[in-house]
Amino acid sequence: MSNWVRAHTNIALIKYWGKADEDLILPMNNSLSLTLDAFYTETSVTFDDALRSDELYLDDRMQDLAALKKVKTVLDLVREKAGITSKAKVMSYNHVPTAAGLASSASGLAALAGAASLAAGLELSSEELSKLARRGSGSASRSIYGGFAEWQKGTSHETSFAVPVDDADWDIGMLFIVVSDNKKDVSSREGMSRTVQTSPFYQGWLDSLDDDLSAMKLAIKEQDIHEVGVIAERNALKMHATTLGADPPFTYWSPDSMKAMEAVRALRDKGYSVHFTMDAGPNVKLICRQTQLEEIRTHLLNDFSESQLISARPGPGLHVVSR
Ligand SMILES: O=C(O)C[C@@](O)(CF)CCOP(=O)(O)OP(=O)(O)O
Repeated sequence: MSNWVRAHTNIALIKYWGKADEDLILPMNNSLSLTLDAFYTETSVTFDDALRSDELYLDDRMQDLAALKKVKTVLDLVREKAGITSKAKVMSYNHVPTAAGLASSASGLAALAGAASLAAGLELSSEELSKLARRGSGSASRSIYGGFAEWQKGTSHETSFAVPVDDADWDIGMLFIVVSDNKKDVSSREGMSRTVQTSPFYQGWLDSLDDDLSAMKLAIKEQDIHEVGVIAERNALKMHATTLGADPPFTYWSPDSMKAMEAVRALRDKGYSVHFTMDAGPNVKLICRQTQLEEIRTHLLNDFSESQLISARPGPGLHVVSR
């Protein structure tokens, strides 16, 4: 009977975009996210001396070495901590609506951190799990917690981890407009690296983050959905502006991304408190009142299909499940 660990994906409202240290995955700035219920990964790990190499099965399909890179980083750290050398078999299932194409590395690497440490007999604190997940993928550090979490950038492996900010047990929800599920050509890792190295707008982005973060934490404390949305939308637009100045320039926006942004503005003209954020892909994520999710969804059906619209509510932190 192996242990299965579930971790949910999170969407940043104040973005992580750029590393101070690429090997340790230390970010340039603090970021803040909301963990969601709709998308999660379940993972189980078995260390087995009979295995000649680590194996990763994602939705029952064996993955190649490239996909294994981030996984191996986490497994090696766990082996080092536990004083073991055996290889591991990793079974992972991504629970994302099929149309979504939103399989997020955040939930995957967070679930791996939990499952691998459990399988190795380690009893890690949430802080330790956050650091371990971070080494797999930066945003995974935040999925250890439910609700709102802040990844404190720190200055070393030991000081860079997420902390819980608020349980999000109030009237906030998200609605995903899935405009495309094909693989993006610039990964978040490549995108942020190129931007940090070459974009003249990058410093301006960094300079604005402390104010965004403190304003966001105040808006969350006051449960002010409008302010949360305004700050998040502006933060996302600033982040995406940096990519246009990179060399070579790039953008994650597609024509349908712009259509989705226009639809959000039209909803605001109708009086809804709704704003959007975007990450390293063309999909658009709306921030709105949970109690207005269905009304907003109905309006959006004029421009998008049922399967493109996915409602999400605040979700829980990392936890063991029985399968
Ligand atoms: O989530 C956010 O704060 C914003 C982003 O999603 C992009 F918009 C960045 C996610 O970066 P991630 O995939 O974690 O990169 P890694 O550390 O290179 O694996």
